[in-house]
Amino acid sequence: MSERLASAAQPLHFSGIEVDHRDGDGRPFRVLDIPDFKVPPGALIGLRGPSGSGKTSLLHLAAGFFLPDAGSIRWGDVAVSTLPGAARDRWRRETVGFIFQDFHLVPELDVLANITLPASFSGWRQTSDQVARATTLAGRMGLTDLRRRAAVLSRGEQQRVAIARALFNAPALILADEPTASLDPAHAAEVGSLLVEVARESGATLLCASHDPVLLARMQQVAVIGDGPLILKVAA
Ligand SMILES: Nc1ncnc2c1ncn2[C@@H]1O[C@H](COP(=O)(O)OP(=O)(O)OP(=O)(O)O)[C@@H](O)[C@H]1O
Repeated sequence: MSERLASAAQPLHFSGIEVDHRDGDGRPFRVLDIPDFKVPPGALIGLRGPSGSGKTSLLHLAAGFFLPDAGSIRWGDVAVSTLPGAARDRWRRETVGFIFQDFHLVPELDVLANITLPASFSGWRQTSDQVARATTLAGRMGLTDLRRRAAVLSRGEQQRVAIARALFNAPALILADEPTASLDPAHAAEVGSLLVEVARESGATLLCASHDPVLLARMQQVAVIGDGPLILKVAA
C-alpha cells in the first residue's frame, strides 16, 4: 500500500478539552475531560475504557465531527478545533480515515464503490489506479467479490469494507472505532494486524478504540478512559 504516499503524520495534541453532552432531561454531563494528551506522529495508540466512557466521542472529536466545549485540538500547525466548518471538512477529507463503529456504508453501492467513496468526495474521477488500489486493499481484507452490494454483506464483511474504505486515501491519521468488534477471533486477529501493518507502512498515526485485548496488545501504548473524571493516561 505504500505506492500512494500519505501526507505526513503530525503531532496530535488535545489540550484543556472539556466535552459535555446532555441527558434525556437536557441536563449537561461531562463526557470528556482531557487536560493534556499528546500523540506523537506515527504512533499506534489504543483507547480502552468501559462502554459509555467516551471512546467514540473522543474519536469523533479528533476527526472534527464536533467541537469541544472548551480546549483545543491541534494536528501539527493546524488548529482543528478553530477551523471553520468547510475547512475542517477539507482537513478531514485530506487527513483522516475514519472506521465507524456502525460502518456507515452506502447499502445500495457495491463493495468497490464503497471503498472508493473517499475519491468521489474529493471530486476525483475514478481512475484505473484507484480501482486497482481498492481491489488490492479489498483482497488484503479477504474480500474477493467487489460487485456485491453492501446491503447483502454480513456484518464481518461490512466491517472489512469499512476498514478498506478508511485506508483508501492513505490517511495520515487513522481513527478506528472498535474495528474488529464484528469479526470472529481469527478474522479479528488478521484484520487487526493488517490495520497496524498499513499504518506502519504509510507512517500514519493510529488511534484505535477497542475492547479487544489482542488488538490493544498490538498498539505501542494504550490510553485508558474511565473512572470518574475522564482523564487520559498513557500506560505502557
Ligand atoms: N450526541 C450525544 N448526545 C448526548 N449524549 C451522548 C451523545 N453521544 C454520546 N453520548 C453519551 O456520552 C457517553 C459516552 O458515549 P461514547 O459513545 O463516546 O462512549 P464509548 O466509550 O464509545 O461507548 P461504547 O464502548 O459503548 O461504544 C454515553 O453516556 C453516551 O450515551
